[in-house]
Amino acid sequence: MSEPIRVAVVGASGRMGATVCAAVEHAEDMTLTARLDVGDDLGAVRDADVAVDFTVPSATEANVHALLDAGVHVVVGTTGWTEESLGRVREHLTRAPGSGVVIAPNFALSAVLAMTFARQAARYFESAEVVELHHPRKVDAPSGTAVHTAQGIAAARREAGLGPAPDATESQLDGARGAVVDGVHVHAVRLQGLVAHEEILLGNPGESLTLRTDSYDRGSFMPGVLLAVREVRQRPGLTVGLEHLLDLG
Ligand SMILES: NC(=O)c1ccc[n+]([C@@H]2O[C@H](COP(=O)([O-])OP(=O)(O)OC[C@H]3O[C@@H](n4cnc5c(N)ncnc54)[C@H](O)[C@@H]3O)[C@@H](O)[C@H]2O)c1
Ligand SMILES: O=C(O)C1=N[C@H](C(=O)O)CCC1
Repeated sequence: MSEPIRVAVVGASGRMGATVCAAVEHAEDMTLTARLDVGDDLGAVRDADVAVDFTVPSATEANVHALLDAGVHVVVGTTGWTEESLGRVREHLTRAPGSGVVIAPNFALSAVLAMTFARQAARYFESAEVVELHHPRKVDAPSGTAVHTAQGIAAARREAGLGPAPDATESQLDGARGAVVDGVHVHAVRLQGLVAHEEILLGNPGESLTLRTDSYDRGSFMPGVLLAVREVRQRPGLTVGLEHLLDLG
């Protein structure tokens, strides 16, 4: 058997970080070399092949730059990425040839498939809106998954030459129609008892299609995280979205 992949986890004390540490420890082809959290020196990842970041949107970009400087490949589940911050990582990677970074807003298979199906279906519907529903300890809204979903729908609508979805709203309470991501309305629910859920609503006169994904447990994200840890070393440059590792992109 080949040498185990050495993995460091950043954000290791958090809900996702702790779950990733346990998953890595149970994976026969991996060994956990470092559990790091806020205030720890990220230079400690130097013994690792791959670092996994599940931290907070305000810290993740700086972490990725520091991890690349430390010479490791990086898998990121933290949300909050923008075209600008992704661009800065791409630029950094030009100075770190051979290094790979995989950033995915959602590592659950059901969510990745729902986003893929939504992109495929979007061109056939006049209307599309996204509703994301999460646990109340989540710090960002809308979810990274909902932003990625809306961007995929918007790209498909543009390619199909569709204009704005019909909407006669003239007056509204602030926020009643949600946030608008690339022209797609996105609504965020925070509810005790939930983990991570999303509904994608597509409508035509007389019919609608609803796609729904539910993560009831953080274990649902682990096969995708471990897949990214295994693949990132063979994928130099920046990959955004797990769909590309599943041949769905
Ligand atoms: N991609 C996915 O599949 C997926 C799934 C679940 C959550 N998430 C995202 O992952 C992120 C973390 O979610 P969570 O529920 O685990 O949050 P959490 O609050 O439970 O954990 C975050 C951890 O990061 C630590 N941290 C903060 N700043 C840090 C820094 N500068 N360096 C190192 N550690 C730092 C915190 O101390 C905490 O332990 C969020 O952005 C969330 O949206 C993504
Ligand atoms: O629990 C969270 O926080 C989640 N964040 C990601 C998002 O914002 O899309 C993925 C789902 C869980």
